[in-house]
Amino acid sequence: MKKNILVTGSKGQLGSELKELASDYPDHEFFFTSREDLDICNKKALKEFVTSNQIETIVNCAAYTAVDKAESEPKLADEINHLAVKSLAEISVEKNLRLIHISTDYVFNGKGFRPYPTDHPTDPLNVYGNTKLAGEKALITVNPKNSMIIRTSWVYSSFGNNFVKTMLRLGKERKELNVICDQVGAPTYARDLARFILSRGLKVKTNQVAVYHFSNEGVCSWYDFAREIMADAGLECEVNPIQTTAYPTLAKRPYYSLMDKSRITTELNYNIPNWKDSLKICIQKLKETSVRLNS
Ligand SMILES: NC(=O)C1=CN([C@@H]2O[C@H](COP(=O)(O)OP(=O)(O)OC[C@H]3O[C@@H](n4cnc5c(N)ncnc54)[C@H](OP(=O)(O)O)[C@@H]3O)[C@@H](O)[C@H]2O)C=CC1
Ligand SMILES: Cc1cn([C@H]2C[C@H](O)[C@@H](COP(=O)(O)OP(=O)(O)O[C@H]3O[C@@H](C)C(=O)[C@@H](O)[C@H]3O)O2)c(=O)[nH]c1=O
Repeated sequence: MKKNILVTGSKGQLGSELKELASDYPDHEFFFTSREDLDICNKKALKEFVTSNQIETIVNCAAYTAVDKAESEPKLADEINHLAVKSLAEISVEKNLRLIHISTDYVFNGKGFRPYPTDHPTDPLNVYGNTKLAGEKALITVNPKNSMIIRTSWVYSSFGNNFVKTMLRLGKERKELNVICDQVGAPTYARDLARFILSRGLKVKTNQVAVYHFSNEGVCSWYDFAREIMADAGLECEVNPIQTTAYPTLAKRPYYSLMDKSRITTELNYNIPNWKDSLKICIQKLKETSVRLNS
């Protein structure tokens, strides 16, 4: 019998990638929902949905991800990133479901200097990070069996809005661009994360909520990332390295964001592609999509 999987927030980057790859996993019946048809802040609607569709696993891709805007909308960010996750966890315990929840590198304060293990102390610098951490803590307290939190970082995709698309747009409009070089981390192609969730995440068995870190392999600064994007796209825009202090933003961001992925690479023996290889694949896909749209 097929296993029924609910994917929330499926019009976002990760949700869209899961949707594109889902047909490769015919053992599962997927229910892709968006904010319009299933608001994760509506506990009653969530409960009715999982009951009537006999859901076995929830993959929560819904989130409030506007990092700067969250500074002025802390209540809304908390409702989506924390309180709704608590409800999802409570429903998961009550209905004996598995919950796969996605979190972020922004739960760390960026003062580290070697990749953060999954149990490294958290200390978010901004509202978004605080609300995501509150969501993690609620999930761990309620503790649905067999569940997981996957922290990821610097996510991009051919779907939705992200740094890669911003750089491609600005790279076409401008001759030069200033990009921060003293914040380092690792980009994540949402398609690679989606593939991990479908091929492994859905199968992992634990008695509690297990925390994993997933990003592409390698390390770079936003500046390195921007340069690689311009090079792969064949754009001649000059990228200048600048310090964080020269680029004021509403939300503080961590200087050091690299996470230790060994629970995935070693414990689960899973191979993660290097960020440069995945970036090339995504940019190629974006090129093909724009050729199709313009022809
Ligand atoms: N983007 C990134 O760089 C990173 C993301 N993450 C985490 O990864 C996960 C996936 O992120 P990503 O795909 O990039 O996020 P996106 O912002 O691309 O997608 C999130 C989706 O959630 C939807 N959503 C928001 N509120 C609700 C709600 N109340 N009910 C149902 N759906 C809702 C949004 O809809 P709408 O557009 O209508 O608001 C959007 O479609 C999130 O948990 C995020 O915190 C972690 C690290 C980095
Ligand atoms: C557009 C732009 C950004 N930057 C800097 C600002 C910032 O430090 C960095 C990235 O900017 P963004 O606003 O695109 O990224 P940001 O919203 O901070 O991305 C984060 O999103 C959330 C959801 C996460 O969970 C994180 O892992 C991370 O991906 O690049 C420049 O230096 N120059 C520029 O022209």
